[in-house]
Amino acid sequence: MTPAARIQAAIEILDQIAAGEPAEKALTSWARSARYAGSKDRAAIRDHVFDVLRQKLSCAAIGGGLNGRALMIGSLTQAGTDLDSVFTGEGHAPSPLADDERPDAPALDVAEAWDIPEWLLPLWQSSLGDKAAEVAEIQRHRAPVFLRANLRRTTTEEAIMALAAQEITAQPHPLSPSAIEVTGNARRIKQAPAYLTGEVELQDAASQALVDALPLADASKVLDYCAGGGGKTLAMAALSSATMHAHDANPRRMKDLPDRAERAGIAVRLLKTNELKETGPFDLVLCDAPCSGSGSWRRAPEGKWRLTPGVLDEVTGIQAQILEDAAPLVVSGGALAYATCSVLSVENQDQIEAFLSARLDWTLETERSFTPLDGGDGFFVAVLRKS
Ligand SMILES: C[S@@+](CC[C@H](N)C(=O)[O-])C[C@H]1O[C@@H](n2cnc3c(N)ncnc32)[C@H](O)[C@@H]1O
Repeated sequence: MTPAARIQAAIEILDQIAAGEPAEKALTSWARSARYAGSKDRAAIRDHVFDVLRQKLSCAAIGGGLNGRALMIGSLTQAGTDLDSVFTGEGHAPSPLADDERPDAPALDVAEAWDIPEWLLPLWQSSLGDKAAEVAEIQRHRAPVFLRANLRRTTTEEAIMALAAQEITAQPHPLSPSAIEVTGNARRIKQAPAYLTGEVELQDAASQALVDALPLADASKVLDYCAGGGGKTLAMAALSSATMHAHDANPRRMKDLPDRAERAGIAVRLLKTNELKETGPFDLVLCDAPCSGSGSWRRAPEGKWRLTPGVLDEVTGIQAQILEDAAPLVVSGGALAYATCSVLSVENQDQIEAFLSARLDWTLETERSFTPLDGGDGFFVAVLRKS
């Protein structure tokens, strides 16, 4: 496919998304209907679609609408692309621009310039203070690709050498001793022997730093209460000899965990909700709670536009309930760690404050916030100690 034909494909996919289709589904449906597209075409089209989704408000303001063509005009304009070289109408390229489609450099308001939903701006600003504009700006761009070296199996340096043999270039990242930033040929990772044999896992660098901040050294029995796919379960197990347990309110989300654990050479016991009490108490319970995802909008930009005040209220209610349900599973003297991939204080510091104000037998041991300005996703982690 020509570069312009890929842009036309992205326009059609963006139209599907505008009609309510989730981005992944729209991309898959398009790929099924376009067997002629190769893997490089699909990757480039995906990049166009996600570039637009990260910058939807500014693209719509500049391009003059929320349909695929207007959004793409806004996106290409922001990237400094000569629109007439793309909108030629030749072959499978988008049709030439009409006069009223030509962007006229509109003045953007703050929500548009930052690509943050208007209703969220006060909360964004109060949560991030003087970093609000910079964090919003970095969320408008692609995230780096990070790997975690499985320190049970390899070292960061050896893993980087093994990747280099596959022409994947990478370097250590200061956020965590296990973190590796991939700087070239990231699309080859899933075929690389180091990945296939469990020496490296795909995991954000701040996610790894969060696990480094947990009191794993004193724990012999650990529960990952919101384990999901088990990214943090595996990262904790790589740093600890504790017996590792994983639970999720939706056990299907843990379906790949046994295979991933085997690949990493790690033993994990999956627990159903009704097995938690009889298996506990635990020295450390990690609650990596469902959240707005506002720290990872570079990777999952649709979440930025799906978040509403109602959804945020609902999610903060679930977070408070998770803390309440998980706290009794911690042994006296043990730790409860609460984490989110959000940068919003209502999901982070406010939750910890509310938890502690209702419980005199708990104290805050450590608290850390990461923003994408640190290199990885935005994350929050607090470690609470039970007396
Ligand atoms: C942020 S994700 C976890 C990601 C995972 N820890 C990882 O590192 O890959 C949050 C998880 O919490 C689960 N969840 C939602 N409500 C829950 C509840 N009340 N109790 C336990 N898990 C819950 C969701 O199913 C989801 O898998």
